[in-house]
Amino acid sequence: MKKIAVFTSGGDAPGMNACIRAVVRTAIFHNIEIYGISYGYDGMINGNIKRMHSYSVSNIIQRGGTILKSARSEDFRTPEGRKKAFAKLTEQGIEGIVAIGGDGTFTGAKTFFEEFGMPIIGCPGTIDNDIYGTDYTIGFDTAVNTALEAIDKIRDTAAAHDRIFFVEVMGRDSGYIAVECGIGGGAEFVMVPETKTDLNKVVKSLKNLRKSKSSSIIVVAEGDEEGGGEEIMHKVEEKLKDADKDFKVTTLGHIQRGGNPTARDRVLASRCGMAAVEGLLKGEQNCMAGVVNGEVVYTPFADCIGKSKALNEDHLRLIEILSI
Ligand SMILES: Nc1ncnc2c1ncn2[C@@H]1O[C@H](COP(=O)(O)OP(=O)(O)OP(=O)(O)O)[C@@H](O)[C@H]1O
Ligand SMILES: O=P(O)(O)OC[C@H]1O[C@](O)(CO)[C@@H](O)[C@@H]1O
Ligand SMILES: [Mg+2]
Repeated sequence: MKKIAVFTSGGDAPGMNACIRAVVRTAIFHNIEIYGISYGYDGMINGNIKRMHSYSVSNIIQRGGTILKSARSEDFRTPEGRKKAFAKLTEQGIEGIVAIGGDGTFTGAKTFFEEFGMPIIGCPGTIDNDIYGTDYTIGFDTAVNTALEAIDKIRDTAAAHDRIFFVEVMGRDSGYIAVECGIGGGAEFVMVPETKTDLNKVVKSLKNLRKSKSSSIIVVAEGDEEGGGEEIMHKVEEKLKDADKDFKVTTLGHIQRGGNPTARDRVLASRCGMAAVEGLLKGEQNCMAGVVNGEVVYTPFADCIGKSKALNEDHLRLIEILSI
């Protein structure tokens, strides 16, 4: 293998740049020509592919976002789009690919590998932490710390006004950010898509809690089946309308996707990036390089997207017990 390419895809995640840097520098270390594809799968289809050098990734380890840009590509979901992408890659003589992204990116990568046999390895780049085959995904730790900082600030004003605050965090299908912030932020409740939310139980507990606490923080993952923060707040408000309580909602939104990556994300990104390139050189393909129990492991894309990484039940119990 003499020429490989790297791209970022799906929602950007802090640490993607550190991962690009690791891929580029590891490839150069092994005398491999490295190319950057801009705008994810769209860039592949449009031939937006450029040679990278060691200096191309100078001074980016600390930066959020992705210097290669990211995109959600509708065209790549079609066989015609993927055919075009393969043609553009072969035109440039690309023999292997590192895909930095989430479950959707790996679903596309798996199909691409099956259709064209192009060796491809993934690095888990998503704030959602919803990928099997790695304990944490690149960007998750930073997103959680960003949300936590906001929750700490909300707590000050919630306490000052005796209010019940609903804080909506990201996670369309995943409650990892919500649970981690719930524990770290001392939330009274956490509502996540993975478990059924019983609003009557929440209302009952809120009534009891109010005897010992004057304010409450409730963390809601945006994809909870009862709705986002706003909708859930209105539902709870309706059920507690005689109780003379003051409700507020804060949606943290895309603030969680930006900012300088934490040390933990930079280290994870660097390890996965290096492992992806060295994996390709050793013949690994159609899989993701992740870190499980401190060790680099390669997990087939089929498992990364097919097996679910269940939330830790103990974490949910922890929130319930510590909120009394
Ligand atoms: N079934 C599929 N077939 C082909 N390509 C796909 C498929 N699913 C996803 N993709 C491609 O992967 C891209 C990224 O997927 P998606 O938007 O789900 O983000 P992701 O990689 O899961 O990251 P995140 O969840 O962090 O945003 C899609 O825009 C699409 O181009
Ligand atoms: O930025 P977009 O395309 O609106 O996507 C938002 C989604 O992306 C993520 O940030 C990452 O998958 C989700 O948590 C969120 O639901
Ligand atoms: Mg995803």
